Amino acid sequence: MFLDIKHASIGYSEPLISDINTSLELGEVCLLMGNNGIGKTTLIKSILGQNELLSGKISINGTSIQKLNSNEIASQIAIVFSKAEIPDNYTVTDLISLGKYIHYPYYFKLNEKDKTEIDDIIDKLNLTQFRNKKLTELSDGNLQKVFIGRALAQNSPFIILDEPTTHLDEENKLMILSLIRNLAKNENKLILFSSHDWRLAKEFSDKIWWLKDKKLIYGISEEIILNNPELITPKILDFNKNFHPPEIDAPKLEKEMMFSFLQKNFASDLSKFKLTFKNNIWELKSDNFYDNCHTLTEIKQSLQNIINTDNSN
Ligand SMILES: Nc1ncnc2c1ncn2[C@@H]1O[C@H](COP(=O)(O)OP(=O)(O)OP(=O)(O)O)[C@@H](O)[C@H]1O
Repeated sequence: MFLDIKHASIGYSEPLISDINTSLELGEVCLLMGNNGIGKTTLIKSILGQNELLSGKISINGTSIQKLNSNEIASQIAIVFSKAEIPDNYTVTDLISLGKYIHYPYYFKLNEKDKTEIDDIIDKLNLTQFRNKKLTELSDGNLQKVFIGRALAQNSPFIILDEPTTHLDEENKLMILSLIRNLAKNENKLILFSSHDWRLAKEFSDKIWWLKDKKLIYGISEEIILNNPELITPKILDFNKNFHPPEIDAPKLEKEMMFSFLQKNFASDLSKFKLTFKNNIWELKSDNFYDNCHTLTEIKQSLQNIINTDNSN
């Protein structure tokens, strides 16, 4: 196993996540997910050897990270932080070239082989037309690609990306997620990336690491989803304290949408009503009332009428 974690506890004075036992292989994509503040960044820093483990062991390619110096770690792991600062006046080529300097002192001049490699990375990322552009002039999607390019120039087999799709629109999210997957599959990289867009990201990930209740739950993405139905069952959000829902008899999606619509439009007790969805028509019923409606506007009107009538009696 390329990355092997045994009985590791991570955190600061108190453990955030305890007894992590998992591993990942080259060529795999793993999505790291979990609520804000649960410990994703701390776990990433622990893998990078920047945070001391509270207990246990993390090994990269058979060697404990505690035994590797920072250069040795950098030759194994490249990191892409989404909140990275953009250096003033740097061009696309300048930033990607920085990836090479983990192997050299800062005053070193890149050789022809390095330069060709950087050109190849720029082409592979479809950044050729932007190669001499300043970073400040790039779109967020292309800027993210440049940071990935720097990680590629480092030539390490393992790439960690901290929230690479944050701030991107849907199209750019898909572009970055496809790129990540292609790097794993075509270049045999191990990719670990954190994301709050996990519904989309899971489509591109072989494995999931899910931080929850101080534990790391891990497995094949689809198995994690199947074994934890709460992940895909839409939550019925209950935020209107004066709203008491009617009984709603309908398929799941229609039921959820009806609950959502009524909650926004009625600060009242509808519990005596029953709404049934049949043949694309909503049947509205209570002890002294019956109506059929085709649209949400009709339903709102009909319920308002009967509530007003009841109140005036
Ligand atoms: N150097 C530190 N010393 C002590 N506690 C810290 C330190 N850095 C982070 N924490 C705390 O550890 C917890 C986990 O933080 P972490 O940044 O790992 O969470 P996260 O899952 O990455 O969150 P987010 O999704 O918001 O980025 C938080 O409560 C944070 O305040």
